[in-house]
Amino acid sequence: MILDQLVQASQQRVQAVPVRDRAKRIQQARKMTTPVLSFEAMLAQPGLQIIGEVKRASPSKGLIAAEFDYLQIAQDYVAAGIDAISVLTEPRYFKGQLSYLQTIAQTVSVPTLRKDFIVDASQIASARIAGASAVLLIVAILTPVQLQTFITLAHELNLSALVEVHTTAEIKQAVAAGARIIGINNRNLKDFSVDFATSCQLRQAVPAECYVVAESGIQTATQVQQLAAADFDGMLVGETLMRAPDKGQAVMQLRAGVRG
Ligand SMILES: O=P(O)(O)OC[C@@H](O)[C@@H](O)c1c[nH]c2ccccc12
Repeated sequence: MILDQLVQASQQRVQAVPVRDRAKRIQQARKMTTPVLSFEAMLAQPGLQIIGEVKRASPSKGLIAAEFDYLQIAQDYVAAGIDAISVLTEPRYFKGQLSYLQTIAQTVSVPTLRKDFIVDASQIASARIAGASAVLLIVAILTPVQLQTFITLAHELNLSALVEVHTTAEIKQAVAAGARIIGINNRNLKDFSVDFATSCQLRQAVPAECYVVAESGIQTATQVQQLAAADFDGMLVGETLMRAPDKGQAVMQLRAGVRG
């Protein structure tokens, strides 16, 4: 199963770094005083915020962008008025790099999200050191103790945690672990099938005190309208924007849905 492979690859990368060095990285991140652009404050703005994703490839689609000038893409997103940027940092299946996030975070003035398969606290520390505002934590790949520990660490480091769920049961687990931002993924990570209806179906199971983001498979202004009507705070859009030759126009088309 592919999700297991992704998790295993992530664990191997983590374990390649000696425990002592990982612990030092966490200490280094704890001492950081550089300000963080708040991902949560971005979601607190009125309306539906757009999080654009910088993604070169994916396990289900293979290479998405033949030409991949990640910084240019990020700058085009920002010029188009995007509210935040998600950067895939998983190297093997998504052809990402943490350095992409670092360069983007140093250059743009919107919050950035580290999109990876986080299985160790040191990856959260690395995100903070690279200048990210938030990390993705996937409920399906973590134990309850890990989830709670990672959410707490993210908050201690002044990072937001976007806690990804795919079922009502996972929403309950996320909230119990202290999640403040829930990401409902329309993509089933077990078989990679996408069903846009998932986000709207699960929306009502998210408690009112949490922010909520719809993820994956968002393509049309009509879908955006549905998300806005269902009172989502944000939406995460990857492929639709990555494949668009004109990012400005693509973002405008999505926003047309927000305005109705
Ligand atoms: O390209 P899409 O269908 O717009 O999806 C973006 C984002 O939701 C997707 O990349 C994603 C959601 N959860 C993830 C977890 C890991 C890697 C990637 C993802």
